[in-house]
Amino acid sequence: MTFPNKRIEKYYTLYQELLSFSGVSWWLIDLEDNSNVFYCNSNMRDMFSLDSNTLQHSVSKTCPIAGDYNKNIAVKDAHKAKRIFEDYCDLRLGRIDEYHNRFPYYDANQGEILYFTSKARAILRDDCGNAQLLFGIIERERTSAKLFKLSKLDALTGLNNRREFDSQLDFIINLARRERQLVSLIMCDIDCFKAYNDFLGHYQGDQCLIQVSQAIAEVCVRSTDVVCRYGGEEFAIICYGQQESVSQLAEDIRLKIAELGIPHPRSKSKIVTLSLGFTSCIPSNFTSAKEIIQKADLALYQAKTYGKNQCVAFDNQLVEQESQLTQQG
Ligand SMILES: Nc1nc2c(ncn2[C@@H]2O[C@H](COP(=O)(O)OP(=O)(O)OP(=O)(O)O)[C@@H](O)[C@H]2O)c(=O)[nH]1
Repeated sequence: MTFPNKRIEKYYTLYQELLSFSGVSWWLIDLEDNSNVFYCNSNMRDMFSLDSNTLQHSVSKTCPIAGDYNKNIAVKDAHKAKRIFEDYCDLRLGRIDEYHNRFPYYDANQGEILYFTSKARAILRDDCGNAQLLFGIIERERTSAKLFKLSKLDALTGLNNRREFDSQLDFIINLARRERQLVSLIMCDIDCFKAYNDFLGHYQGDQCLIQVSQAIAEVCVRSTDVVCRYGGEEFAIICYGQQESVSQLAEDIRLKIAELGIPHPRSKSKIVTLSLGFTSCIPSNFTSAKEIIQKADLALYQAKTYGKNQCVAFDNQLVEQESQLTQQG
């Protein structure tokens, strides 16, 4: 074994002796030597399929938490990734003594998402309190995988819930900004749903929501489409890098719901229909999730006022019309 300096050799050998229990995984980073290299024991190498021929691994490329999480579908969670990164920075700067995280990891060999807890401490610090040597332990969580997945889903429809929508939209906007790709948002709302509920009851209303959700999910087949229940009888679809027109996808969804032919005794068309508003952009540094939602919402509002059961694209003229109406009002 070759170590770049005596300090790493000393601590690596020490932990190798002290923590040789089966199943314990640990890592070391010497920030003064190279903050982009971590050393770990064989348990950790096996667990994350790291190169077993070397003790040195790249933080930015192969670290299961900090490594290129854009490629790791499990950590497609902008909020979580940000929190983990902030903890790491706080630890380095001496603002906290240790961190304790949970993180999901996509295991390509098993083809499933595994869950881990991660704890780390600064073993050595300089006079200003900045960490010099970091040490961490990673443990596999065995029971939380299902719970973690469930916490992202809406209980009634099984679609992604609102919290997951917020997280995915942030993540996809950031990704699209970096990759100069299109991000689109379609907002859909069931027409006259209050009348449906009032006339047929809430149980029937729930069944209708389930049917509509399934139908929307069936139309949005691309692996990058994220279908969510935005709230109540409103659904949102986030699309990344849509090549064909998003207006076609919106129209396909509208048609699919109409084709279901769910009877609606209190609507003009006598069936359940959907109104949709959508917007697309290649995000700039100033594009926010809030702005994209507002645009798609405004287009949806127009679809409602134009007579429902239709798709409307966001257009800047809608903003002008809206502000004129507000002034007149
Ligand atoms: N059954 C059921 N109803 C829900 C649920 N969430 C929201 N709703 C109902 O959805 C209805 C939405 O009504 P409104 O916001 O007035 O909209 P609308 O009647 O669809 O009118 P338009 O949007 O203009 O077509 C309300 O009656 C809510 O009670 C749910 O989980 N289950």
